Amino acid sequence: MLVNSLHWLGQIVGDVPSVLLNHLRIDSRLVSQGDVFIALPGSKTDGNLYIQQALESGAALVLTSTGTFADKRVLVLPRLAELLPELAASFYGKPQQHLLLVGVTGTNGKSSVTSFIAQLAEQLGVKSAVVGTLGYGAWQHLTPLNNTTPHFIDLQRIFAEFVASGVRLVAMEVSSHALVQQRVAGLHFAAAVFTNLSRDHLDYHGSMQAYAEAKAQLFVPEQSTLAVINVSDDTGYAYAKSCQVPVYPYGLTEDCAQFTHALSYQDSAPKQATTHCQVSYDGQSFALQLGLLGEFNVQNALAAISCLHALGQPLPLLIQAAASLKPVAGRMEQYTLKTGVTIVVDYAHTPDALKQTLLALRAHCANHLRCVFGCGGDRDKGKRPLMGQIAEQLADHVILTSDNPRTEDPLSILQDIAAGMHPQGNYTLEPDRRLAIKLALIEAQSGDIILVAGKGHETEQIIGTTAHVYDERAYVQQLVAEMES
Ligand SMILES: CC(=O)N[C@H]1[C@@H](OP(=O)(O)OP(=O)(O)OC[C@H]2O[C@@H](n3ccc(=O)[nH]c3=O)[C@H](O)[C@@H]2O)O[C@H](CO)[C@@H](O)[C@@H]1O[C@H](C)C(=O)N[C@@H](C)C(=O)N[C@H](CCC(=O)O)C(=O)O
Ligand SMILES: Nc1ncnc2c1ncn2[C@@H]1O[C@H](COP(=O)(O)OP(=O)(O)OP(=O)(O)O)[C@@H](O)[C@H]1O
Ligand SMILES: N[C@H](CCC[C@H](N)C(=O)O)C(=O)O
Ligand SMILES: [Mg+2]
Repeated sequence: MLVNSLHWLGQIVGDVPSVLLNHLRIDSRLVSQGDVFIALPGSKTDGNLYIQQALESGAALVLTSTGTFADKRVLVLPRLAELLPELAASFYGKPQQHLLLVGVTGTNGKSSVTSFIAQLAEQLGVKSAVVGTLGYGAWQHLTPLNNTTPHFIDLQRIFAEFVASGVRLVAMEVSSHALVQQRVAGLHFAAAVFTNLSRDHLDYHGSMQAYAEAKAQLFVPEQSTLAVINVSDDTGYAYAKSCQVPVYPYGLTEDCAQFTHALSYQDSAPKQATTHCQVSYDGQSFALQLGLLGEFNVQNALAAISCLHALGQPLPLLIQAAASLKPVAGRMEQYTLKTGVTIVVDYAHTPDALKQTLLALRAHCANHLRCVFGCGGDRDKGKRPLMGQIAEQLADHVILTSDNPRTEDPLSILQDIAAGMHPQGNYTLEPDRRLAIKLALIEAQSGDIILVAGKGHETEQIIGTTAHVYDERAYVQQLVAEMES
């Protein structure tokens, strides 16, 4: 555990009490003895309402930007928001100075690309860690997080832990929410990666333009040194054309034609549980073989390869190492039964992700392609009918079921999805997710593939405000074992 004196604060605000401090916390519920509680205003409530609670939990110091307090442990810094990024970095000993930081943004593929970067870097002898949806730490041993991109106060603590354990490279997901909320303020990325932009989170951003502008904030000189951009994506192409930092483009050969030093691919082809393609860079050609399903994973692998190449690693070694890449937990994970039926657990929860996964699986499917999915409650409602339409077009049979309904009526979410499908279409509504998967399995025949989409690695299902234990990967394995016994 880190122990810090107050000298960093003294340099900024003058005399401060001489005590040893433990951690910086922005959530009073996480404060323990010797921590510093930083009271911040928010969208739902205000940290200032919890100052007393933080003190009672043992906070040695409270920082706020407003109010008057008799308690000497509460310091009012009117410029707190402005000072905070530097304060947090100093408190934890400026860990970023010892790390190569890579930020990955985009609607889909962030967790995959960050994991691939860490996996490739490890193979090349660079100790690496990730921060994102599945947690933080070594890519195969992650500690869970509340947010895909934590606040910089928490990130600085995590980075200090990484430095202490000898990590040199950190690949982190940077969500659009985090960019808008300045959760990465004060961080500088040696490389920033853009995967793609498609519909999601319009409940938060309001429009695709605002969503694109949020992501673009990562690709400016104050935030990143260089940009690795998917130019086969329309938004990526536009970013690459106007970017103020050096661009390392990747994508399909035809889309890369007008860019120099692009890492391009063509002839992506599925072969059993692998995907092969030809990759070119500056007149050199390589055969890329991946033990991963889907053309989108070729793009994810190229993003990771291009990023590490831009940071100085040799291309032939990276291409070779890519053959050993492992998928992220809950992404295109296959379970094949003796009956010849395959179930694939995937985290597709956007229209484009659902489309890409169904297209990828169709190429491997000898018989019927079945799809079991739902949409999260209290989130972007506009994507529901779009996902219904895509599933109906690309799968042979669909079972609509609950994802995380949260505080919405589960059945009405399914009806919103069905609104994008033909009323007499080949689909069934079954809100109970366990039952829906079982139904799909009972109906399936040899050569069928069942895509179970949306929950991937998650280990809970949120119904109302209660998180019920539900691990889809474990459930599918259990079902498979039962069917085989
Ligand atoms: C809508 C939203 O994004 N909210 C984020 C935001 O919360 P906020 O500023 O509104 O906080 P608030 O709840 O009003 O509370 C204000 C302050 O009081 C503090 N507080 C609150 C209650 C209490 O008892 N004690 C206390 O100290 C809070 O810690 C906070 O500092 O800032 C918090 C700290 O950074 C985030 O944890 C929180 O994420 C919430 C949990 C969330 O669900 N966010 C989602 C939408 C999100 O950010 N998702 C993206 C991934 C999207 C993707 O996959 O593409 C992510 O990066 O996770
Ligand atoms: N490059 C891609 N293009 C389109 N879809 C993708 C791509 N990569 C992954 N997917 C799909 O998106 C799902 C989520 O992938 P991943 O977890 O890597 O993305 P993410 O951006 O981290 O998602 P989140 O926003 O939830 O953190 C996968 O399960 C797959 O269905
Ligand atoms: N990072 C995604 C997770 C969604 C996963 C899905 N299971 C859901 O609950 O909608 C989001 O914040 O939208
Ligand atoms: Mg993610």
